[in-house]
Amino acid sequence: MFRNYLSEIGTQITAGFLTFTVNAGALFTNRKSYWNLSTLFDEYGPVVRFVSPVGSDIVLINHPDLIQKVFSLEGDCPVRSNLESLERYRTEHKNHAYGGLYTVHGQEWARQRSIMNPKTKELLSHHVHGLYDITEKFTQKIYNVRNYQDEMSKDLYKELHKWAFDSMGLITFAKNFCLLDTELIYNQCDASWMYHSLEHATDAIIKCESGLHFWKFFTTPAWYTLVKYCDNLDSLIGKFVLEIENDICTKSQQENISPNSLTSAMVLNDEKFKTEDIATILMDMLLIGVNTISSSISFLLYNIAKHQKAQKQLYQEVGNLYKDNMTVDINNLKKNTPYLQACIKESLRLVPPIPLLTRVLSKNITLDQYNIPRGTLIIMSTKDCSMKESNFDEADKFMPERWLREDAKDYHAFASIPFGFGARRCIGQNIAETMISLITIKVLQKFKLEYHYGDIQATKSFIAKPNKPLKIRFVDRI
Ligand code: HEM
Repeated sequence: MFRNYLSEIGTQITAGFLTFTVNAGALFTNRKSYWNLSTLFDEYGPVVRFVSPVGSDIVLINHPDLIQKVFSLEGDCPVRSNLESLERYRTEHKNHAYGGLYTVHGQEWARQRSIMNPKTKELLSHHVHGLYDITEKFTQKIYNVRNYQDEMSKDLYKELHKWAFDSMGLITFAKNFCLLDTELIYNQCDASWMYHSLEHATDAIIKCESGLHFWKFFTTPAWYTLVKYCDNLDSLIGKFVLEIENDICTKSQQENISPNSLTSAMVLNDEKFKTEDIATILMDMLLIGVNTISSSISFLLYNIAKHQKAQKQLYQEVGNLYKDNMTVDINNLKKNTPYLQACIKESLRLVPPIPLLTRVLSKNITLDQYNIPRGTLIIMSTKDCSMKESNFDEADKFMPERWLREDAKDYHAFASIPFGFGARRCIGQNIAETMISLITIKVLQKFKLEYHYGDIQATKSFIAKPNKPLKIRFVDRI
C-alpha cells in the first residue's frame, strides 16, 4: 500500500519538477532553453525517460509512430494522468465520489461518456441559430468598441473568452448568459459571477498544475484561490442544474420533454445522476471547453491577420456564406468551407491548445527498443510532433493549403492530433469546429483583419493561450 503511494507521489514530484524546469527555462531565457522539450528530444532521441528517485519513471515521446503505438494499446477505458489539483479539490475538499469526464476513469468514465457522446451532435443542431446570434453579437461588439486604431483597447482574448462562455452556456444549460452584451460587474448576476469564477479557477488550476506541487503540503495562494473559485463555480452550476431539474419536473407532468442541453440530457437520463454529480461533470466541460475554444480562435484570427494571402482566399470562400441566420446549413458547413477547415486544422497544428497528451497503459510496451513497464506515465508531446520538419514541410509556417494538396494524405495520421485520439479523444470536437467556423465566417464578412505587432507565442501551460495581449486591427470591409 505504502509503496503505491510512494510511487504515485514520486511520479508527481518528477512531473512537477519537469514542468517547473520547462517553464523556468522558458522564463529565464529567450533562446531555446535546454529544458525546452524539443531540445530534450533533439539531444536524447524520440524516447526520453525521466528517472524518479522515489516513484515510477516518466517517459516522454514525440514520434508519430510511437504515439500511434501507445494509442493502439490504450484499451477500452483509457487512463490519462489526472489534473491532480482538481481531483484533490473534489475528493478531499468536497468529498465527491468521482470527478467529471476529463478527470474520471474506469467504469464511471465509460458511463458518463456513453451518455454525453450521442448528445453533442444533437445539441449542436438544436442551438446552431443561437450560436449564430451570439457570434453576431460578438462582431457587433467589436464594431462598437474598437478604438481609433480599429483595435479592441482591452485584450481581444478576453472578449473571445466571453463569446466562448456565452456559446457554451447555450450548449450546457440552453441559456444565453449575455456576458458579451454588457460590462457586467462581479456579483451583479449569477452568470457574471460564474464567468469570473471560471476565469480565476482556470488560472489557479494552471498555477497548481505547473511546477512543484507545494500545495500538496500546505495551503499555497494558488490552492486557496482554486478552492475559493471552484467552490463558487460548483455552487453556481449546481444552482442552474437545480433550476433545470425543477423545470423538467413541472413540465414532465404535462408533456414529453426531449433534452435541449447537456444538463437536461443528464437529468432526463435513466441513470439518474445526483445534482452535485451533474454539476461536477459540467464544470469539467466548461473549464475545458471555454478555454480551449478561446485559445484556438485567438490563434486562428492571429494567423489569418498575419497572412493576408490566406485571408484573401478565405474571404473568397466565406464572404457570401450564411449571411442570414436562417440559411446556416450545419450539416454541410464543413463541406462548404474546405479552405476554412484547412485554416482551422493548420492553426491547431501550430498551436494545439492542449500540447501534451498522457496515457498510463495497463500493459508493458516497447517503444523504440526500450521496454516500458505498465503503469508508467507516458507523456506524448503532440505539439512538438506537429512542429517537426520530418513530419511537415516548412513546419513552422502557417500554410493551410498543405491540407488541401493531393499529397496531404502522406502526412502521418498521428503527426497532428489536436483533439487527441481514441475512446478518450475530445468529446467537444464537433462543437468546437462549428463554433470556430461560425465566428470566423462572421468576423471575416464584416472586417479585414490586420496584425502589426511582434510574434505571439503560446503559454506553456496545461491549456495554452496567447503569451501577450492580442491586438488585431478590425478594418471595416467597404
Ligand atoms: C478547439 C477546441 C478543443 C480542443 C483543441 C480540445 C482538445 C482536447 C484534447 C487534446 C483532449 C484530450 C484527448 C485525449 O486525451 O486523447 C480533450 C478532451 C476533452 N475535451 Fe476537448 N478540446 C476542445 C474543445 C472542447 C469543447 C468545446 C468541449 C466541451 C463541449 C471539450 C470537452 C472535452 C472533454 C470533456 C474532454 C475529456 C474527454 C474524455 O476524457 O473522455 N473540449 N480535448
